[in-house]
Amino acid sequence: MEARYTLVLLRHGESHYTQKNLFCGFGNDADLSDIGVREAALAGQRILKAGLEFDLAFTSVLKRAVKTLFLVQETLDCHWLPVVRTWRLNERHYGDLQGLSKTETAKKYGEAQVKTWRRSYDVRPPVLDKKDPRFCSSMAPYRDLDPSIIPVCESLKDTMERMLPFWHDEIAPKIKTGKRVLIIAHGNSLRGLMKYLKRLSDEEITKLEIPQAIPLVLELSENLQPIRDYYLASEEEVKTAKAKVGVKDNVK
Ligand SMILES: O=C(O)[C@@H](CO)OP(=O)(O)O
Repeated sequence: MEARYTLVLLRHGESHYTQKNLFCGFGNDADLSDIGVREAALAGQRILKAGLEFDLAFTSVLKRAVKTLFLVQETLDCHWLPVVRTWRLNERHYGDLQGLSKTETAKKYGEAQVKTWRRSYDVRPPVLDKKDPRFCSSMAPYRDLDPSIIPVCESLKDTMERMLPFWHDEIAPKIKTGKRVLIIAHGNSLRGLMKYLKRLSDEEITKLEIPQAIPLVLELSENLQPIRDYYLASEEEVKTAKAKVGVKDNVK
């Protein structure tokens, strides 16, 4: 099958939360760490070296993704690039786990339970109480939304259900008109998109890790089916980057 379109996906660079191995998720507007800033600029260099150009970018409303995009634009010298930010591309909502240490949570509940929360398709983490100060309905990006649609915890399946309408209504039509699209988002919102595009099974998706700040190129058919996908980095670099943030068993 012949590739018709090219789509580039990028997970943001390291944030202060990932640096400390804390559950971050939808409701934490963590900033990039100094390493994350450098990773984002390097992601831009990788795109530049590959000779890829864009007409349109999509990102979440979270600082770590927005800043990663800005740093990529800086490297590509394309500050003019139209950008659409949407909460629908935010990280999945980690419920009551948000802000907790992944290591301490594994000690308390066991590695297997934490792996299920982190990588299963349809198991939800514990719910966040709407009275909890971490519930984000009053935070600026969500103030105008109906509070009933703001998540209090999400499985990957839930994340896909709020993200895919945006893909179908806004992103896919733009790709089909020939716009070269860059999407900068999060580990799990991108895992959800990959599950949908590559038709991965509920079991296969538990093993998919997306490394931070390494551009993932998808060559798509006329119907937006991936024909080839590859990272703009060596196998070794991808493995090291996955090991840094992935679930241990997945990156052996
Ligand atoms: O904490 C989170 O929000 C995500 C990474 O952004 O972590 P995990 O790898 O556990 O899904």
